Amino acid sequence: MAQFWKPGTEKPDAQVVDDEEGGVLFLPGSNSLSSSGYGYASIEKQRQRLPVYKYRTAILYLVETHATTIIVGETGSGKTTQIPQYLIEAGWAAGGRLIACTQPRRLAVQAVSSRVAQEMGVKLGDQVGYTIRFEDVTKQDETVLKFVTDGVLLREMMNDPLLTKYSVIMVDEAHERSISTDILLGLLKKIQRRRPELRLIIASATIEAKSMADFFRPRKKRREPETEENGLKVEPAILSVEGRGFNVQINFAEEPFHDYIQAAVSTVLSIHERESTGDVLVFLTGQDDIDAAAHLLNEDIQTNRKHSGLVVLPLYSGLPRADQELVFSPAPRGKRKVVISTNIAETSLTLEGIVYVVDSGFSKQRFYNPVSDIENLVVAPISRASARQRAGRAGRVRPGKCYRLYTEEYFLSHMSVEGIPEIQRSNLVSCVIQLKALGIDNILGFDWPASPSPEAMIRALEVLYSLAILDDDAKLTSPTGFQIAEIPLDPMISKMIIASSQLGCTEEILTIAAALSVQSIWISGRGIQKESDEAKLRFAAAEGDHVTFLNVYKGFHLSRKSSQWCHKHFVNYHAMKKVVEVREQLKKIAQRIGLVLKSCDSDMQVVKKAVTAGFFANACRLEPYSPDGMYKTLRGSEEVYIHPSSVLFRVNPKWVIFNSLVSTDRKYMRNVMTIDPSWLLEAAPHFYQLQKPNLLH
Ligand SMILES: Nc1ncnc2c1ncn2[C@@H]1O[C@H](COP(=O)(O)OP(=O)(O)OP(=O)(O)O)[C@@H](O)[C@H]1O
Repeated sequence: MAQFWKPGTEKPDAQVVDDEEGGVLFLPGSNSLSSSGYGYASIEKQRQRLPVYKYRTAILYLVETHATTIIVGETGSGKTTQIPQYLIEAGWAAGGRLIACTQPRRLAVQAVSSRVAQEMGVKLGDQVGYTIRFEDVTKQDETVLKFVTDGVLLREMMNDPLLTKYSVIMVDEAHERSISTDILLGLLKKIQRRRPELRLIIASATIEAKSMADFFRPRKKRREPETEENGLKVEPAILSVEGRGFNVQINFAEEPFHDYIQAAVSTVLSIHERESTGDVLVFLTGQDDIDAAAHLLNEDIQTNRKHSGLVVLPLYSGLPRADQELVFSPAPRGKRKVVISTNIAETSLTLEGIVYVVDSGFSKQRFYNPVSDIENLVVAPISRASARQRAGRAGRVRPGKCYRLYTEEYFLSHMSVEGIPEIQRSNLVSCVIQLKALGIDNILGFDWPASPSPEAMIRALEVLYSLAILDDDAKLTSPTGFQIAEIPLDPMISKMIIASSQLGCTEEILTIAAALSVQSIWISGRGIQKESDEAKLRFAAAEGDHVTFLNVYKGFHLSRKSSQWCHKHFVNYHAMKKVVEVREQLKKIAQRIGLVLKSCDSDMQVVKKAVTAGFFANACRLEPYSPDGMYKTLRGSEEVYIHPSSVLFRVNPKWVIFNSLVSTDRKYMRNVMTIDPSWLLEAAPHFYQLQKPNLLH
């Protein structure tokens, strides 16, 4: 491996510590973990060895005296698992109050809450619990510490706008700057003005602490006191936790790799041949990459005896829960586990056996163009902050190594320090509906940590009017707007579900909505394209991918959810199990908000009308005489093509709608369905007839 890799020269990034106005604390660095080796210390001893332990008193002092405390500390220093416990020990959960700790991702919420419950010696769901979308593992009068996704806390605000139950809210991994984190930060700042007793902790390993402090600093007039009457400082405090867990040796590629999937596979095999024991965590971009890499590795394992000790496990959000949880179990005796993951494993997670991290340097990111109103999921370089987080998944319980599949020069000169906040590169439809549901009417005047573009806001409002979610006064409509705000999905999917209740095809549309929640129900990959295309033809419906999903779902049920059936038909078994899981959850929500659950049997026209009711804005027309099947979107006249994975690829019907776009050499529509253009006028007369009267001719 030596000829391909060279150790990084980068010094560990300096911690942000200086702030002229805030309460800044420097304490001596702690490297106790590195020196102490790793054995079977009791949990209490392990807790005391973490770098954050030396700061326990300082943290509690700052939280006591400051409305907002910003804590920056290396990955693995103990922020997530320890600080909430210190707060409980100091009495912040006494008298029926609650402490919340938010995470951007569901998997992290489950993993850290179960670790903290274990450390506290309590049953998960009793004193320590978690709530994620579709799942609440807490007890009303018993839980004092709740791990939640940012989105769940926003939903709680619909019933309790001031979050009165909580004494302290810790927003963890704040550097990720998901849309939900940004909305949450803006709302928490608002809540602080009404509830000065609420304490906020903003934590991350890679956050720009100064700009976060600027955001939370109240705008004050000259000479106004910094301390309120009750002695609480409104000026945010910044604390830098010095010290790291175990050392992680960073290695960069000597030369750039052209195929990062192949490079990742070769690196894993070299690690297996040359390095001592320890599991490997590989970061790729999405399900297709992961499946391709897993396929290549498994092929090699079957043919090469030297590699038979490898066990490959994929990890992405579209996997069913039980399969995701496999990554937390130890590798079978004498085997080396290789987890191949999206950035779902990038923050907060501790996978105990991981010693080696392989970082492709890429992730799938949303990019939204408000002019064409098109959102693309694009494979793009990650930021340096992300690269540090990825490396930080090693070195948590013993020293580790990170192999970056890019050069150091590229890292230093081409990768941005931090990513662009999601709010500045996304379609804002879901975000606006959430704010409206929380009673925030002046969305353009909202205090954002990073402002979204006014064009994107206006576009979102336009779509929400056309979906009949907002009325002429820009308020949520009743009942549609309020029902949609209750469904924790993209409003276009929610609208499709609500329309299906009126059209009598809820059973079918719930299946389609669930299938749209996974990246792909098909197995694809290098070398099996022909067979998988042929298998797809057995289910292909002339109406397009949505009706094809229904055919596959029916077949899966008739086979009694058999993995052999999936294997035979090139259907992704994991994805189908996930579809069944999500469908169950959606059914419960549909019942809760009073939708009529009905099947339309074989009347596919109503199914297509329901899909159109949600996705009319993504309508396209085939360009006349286009030899390569070019379509133009009705809204932005954007050039798009049917994705090769669609059953309508090369069929090229005149009118179609799609669910999403992916950009590679061209913009491709994924999940495509034929439509009758007159349905567009039925579904959204304002949108198509009044604004653009000649559009449909
Ligand atoms: N499930 C677990 N099993 C074993 N050790 C764990 C587990 N979870 C956490 N730890 C130990 O606790 C340490 C601190 O973890 P914690 O998640 O609190 O750190 P953090 O500072 O929040 O890191 P990050 O910024 O990466 O989220 C880990 O480095 C590891 O040593």
